[in-house]
Order: sequence, then C-alpha cells, then structure tokens
Amino acid sequence: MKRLLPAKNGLHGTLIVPGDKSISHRAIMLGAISHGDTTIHHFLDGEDCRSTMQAFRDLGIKIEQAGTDVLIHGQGFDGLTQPVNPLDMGNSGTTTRLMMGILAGTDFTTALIGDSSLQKRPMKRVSQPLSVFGGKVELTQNGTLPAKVIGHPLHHAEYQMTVASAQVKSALIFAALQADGVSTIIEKLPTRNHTEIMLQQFGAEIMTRDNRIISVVPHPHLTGQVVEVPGDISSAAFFLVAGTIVPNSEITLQRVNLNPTRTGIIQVLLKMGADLSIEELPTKGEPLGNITVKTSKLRPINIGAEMIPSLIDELPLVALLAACANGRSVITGAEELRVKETDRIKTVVEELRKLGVHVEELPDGMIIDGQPTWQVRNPQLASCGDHRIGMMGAIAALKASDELTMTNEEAINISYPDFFTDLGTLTGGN
Ligand SMILES: O=C(O)C1=C[C@@H](OP(=O)(O)O)[C@@H](O)[C@H](O)C1
Ligand SMILES: C=C(OP(=O)(O)O)C(=O)O
Repeated sequence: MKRLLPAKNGLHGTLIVPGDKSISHRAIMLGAISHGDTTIHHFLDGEDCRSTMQAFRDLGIKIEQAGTDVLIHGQGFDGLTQPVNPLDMGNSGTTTRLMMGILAGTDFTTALIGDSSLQKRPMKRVSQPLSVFGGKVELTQNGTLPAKVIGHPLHHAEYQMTVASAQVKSALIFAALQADGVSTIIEKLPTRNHTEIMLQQFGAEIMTRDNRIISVVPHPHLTGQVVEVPGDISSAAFFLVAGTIVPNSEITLQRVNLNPTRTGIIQVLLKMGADLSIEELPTKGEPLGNITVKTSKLRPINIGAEMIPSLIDELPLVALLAACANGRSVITGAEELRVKETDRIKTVVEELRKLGVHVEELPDGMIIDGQPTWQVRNPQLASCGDHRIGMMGAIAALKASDELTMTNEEAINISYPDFFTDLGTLTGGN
C-alpha cells in the first residue's frame, strides 16, 4: 500500500523521462533480427521491455545490458533458434503481438504464455490477418494466450486492417519482411509508426503513402545500428498533466519524443487551454524536444475516434484533465480502451468516482463533468494491476486536500519503475 500525499507547493524543476516503451521494444527486436551489433541508449528498463529482452535471449540471441545501455548481437531472422520453454510475455501486449509476426516465418514452433491480464487480451486480431500471409497461430477458444506460433513459409499479401492498432500493423510488417514478394498493409487509421521509421534506419525498404498505406519489400539486409531512444511521451504525459492541474506548478520535461503519431495529448492540452510550450531539438531520428507546462485553467473538450490512436495510452489522463475543466467533456470512439491491461473505461470511471468526480461510462468512452475541486468519497485508490491506472491515480492524488492511499502500486514498474522517485523530484517530496 502506497501513501499518496497532496502536492502542497506545486511541481517545479526539470526531468528527463525514461526511454520510450514502444521504441525500446522495437530496438531489441530489430537488433535481434539484424546482422551485427546494435547498441541501444536510454533503453526503458521496465518490466514490459524486459519481457521482450528475455524472449530474445530464449530465442538464442546474446544481449548484454548495463543500466539503460543495451548491446544486442544480432543474428538475422535465420539466427533465431527454437526456445526450450514457452516464451513468457509477462504483461506485455506489444511483446506478444509483434513477436507473433516475427515468429510466423521461422521454421520452428514457439509457445507463448502471459500473466493473468495478458491472458484476457484479444489475439485473433493478429492471428487472423497473419493467416492471410500464410502464418499459423493457434490460440485458445476465446482467441487468447496461451498461443502456439507454428513457423511456416510466408507469402505476400495486400491487407486492409479492421482495427486501428500499431501492434497488429507491426506484426504484419514483420511477417511481410519474411514473405515471397512485396506486401501492402492499409491501416484503418494512422497509428504510431516507430516500426516503419526504425526499419528504414536498419536498411529495410518500407514506404508509407497517404499516411496509412504501407508497402514492404521482403528480405532486406538489416544491419545493426545505434539507437538513441527518446523520452516516452506516454510517461511524460503524467507530469504534463500534473504540472497543468496542480496549483503553483511549472515544470520542463526534456528530450521527449514528438513523433506526430504520438502527440495527441499535446493537442488536447493546448485545446483545453494549457500553458504549454515546446522547444524542438535537433535530431537525426525520431523528432524530440523539451516541453514546459504551467498551472492552467482548463476548458472542456470533445474527442472522437480519429484522434484516439495518437493518445490511446493517455486517455485515462485526458479523463483526469476533463475532471478539472469547467464544464462537460465527452470521449467517444475509444472502445479499444476496454482491451488494455484492464478495461480502462471501467477502471478510470471507478477510480475517478472515488475522488468525487462526476463521470458516466459509455460503451466507447466517457462523459466527464469537470469541477474545480472534488469531494473525495473513498480515499483508497487502486492501480487495479494496471500501470497507467496506478499513475493516473497518483497524479490525481496530488490535487486532493488530504492524504490518499493506493493498493498494488508495484504495477507501475511495467512502464515506469522510477515513477515515484521522479514525482518526488518535481514535488520536492511533498
Ligand atoms: O505498438 C505499440 O508499441 C503500442 C500500441 C498501442 O496498442 P494497440 O496497437 O493495441 O493500439 C498502445 O496502446 C501500446 O501501449 C503500445
Ligand atoms: C497498452 C499498453 O501496453 P501493451 O499493449 O504493450 O501491454 C500500455 O502500455 O498502456
């Protein structure tokens, strides 16, 4: 049980947030399937990315780690060898789904297992489109883990996606890299494009047209690279929101990834009236910059399906921002939230209601009636075993008038092991 104290003096100072989770996963994966050494700097050493690292070790890849520096001795797709035991995906949807695409074209069978949350998450969204490329993935009757990926020769295809998901897209790209001709993947809506950007860096021929039509030339010679992982905007977002809603705050978050497929939360903060400024930094890879926010009065906002992919993991925070705005906000088109580490529509509504926020659950979103202050109804918040719900609760608690508590706060280690230390740096410990 964690004690959560109000931030009486606001948040101040600067912080370098940990490396991006999506980019860290992909750097391990591309490092492993490339030839030669890949060095990763500012790797996210959280539990999800550790699951990816361990999975590749179990597939026979030598990986050395010193803190946030990682060295991968890549062997190419052909260098992966059959693991002795099932690969443990832990809590990580990204590891599981991308791995299915990588393993689909091997010449061996791999079993995949995961924790109780991951075992509830839908995997047919990957197995079904992979079958269009000749991939064979066996799931439970419910379409969940445990799974068996039965490696098989893959063929090229043109596939129109039915779900807006970077994980599914990336799995299909990995399959297409192992196919017998050029493939085309058409996205439902544009989603984060880290796989495409990093593959180009490693030497693949992969092109995107109209923001959502991706063609993949198979069997590129991928060569090991140096990957500088930018700060994770999904982690930075917790403090961007804290700096906006907690009185007397001004903070700067340094070297945050500003890839436009990820910056929906910045658009939302600006639309709601947040005092936010960005200093873009020179970079050879993914765009990045320093973001400064100050305490701000917020207007309500309406968010629909088109915007969801660019802030999918920040939606709990958007709900928290809305709870502080002066009026009614509506989020729709966000049914994907129901299949994350928890049903994040249900858990956000439950946790915000404990704080006295007026929030109504919709099948695909929420209606939130913002107020300047809340009347806490239940001081015992819960992470519900979901890292992002835990961090949202901890940020909300900064604004409460009294101390609150949180159960299962260790779930936060999935994406941000140093979260409470970094929060303490900004609050000065109170
Ligand atoms: O590709 C990725 O790294 C991710 C994609 C998103 O999931 P979906 O692809 O299911 O939308 C996101 O929620 C997840 O945290 C990371
Ligand atoms: C949904 C998330 O991750 P994953 O799908 O990889 O478990 C997340 O980090 O919020």
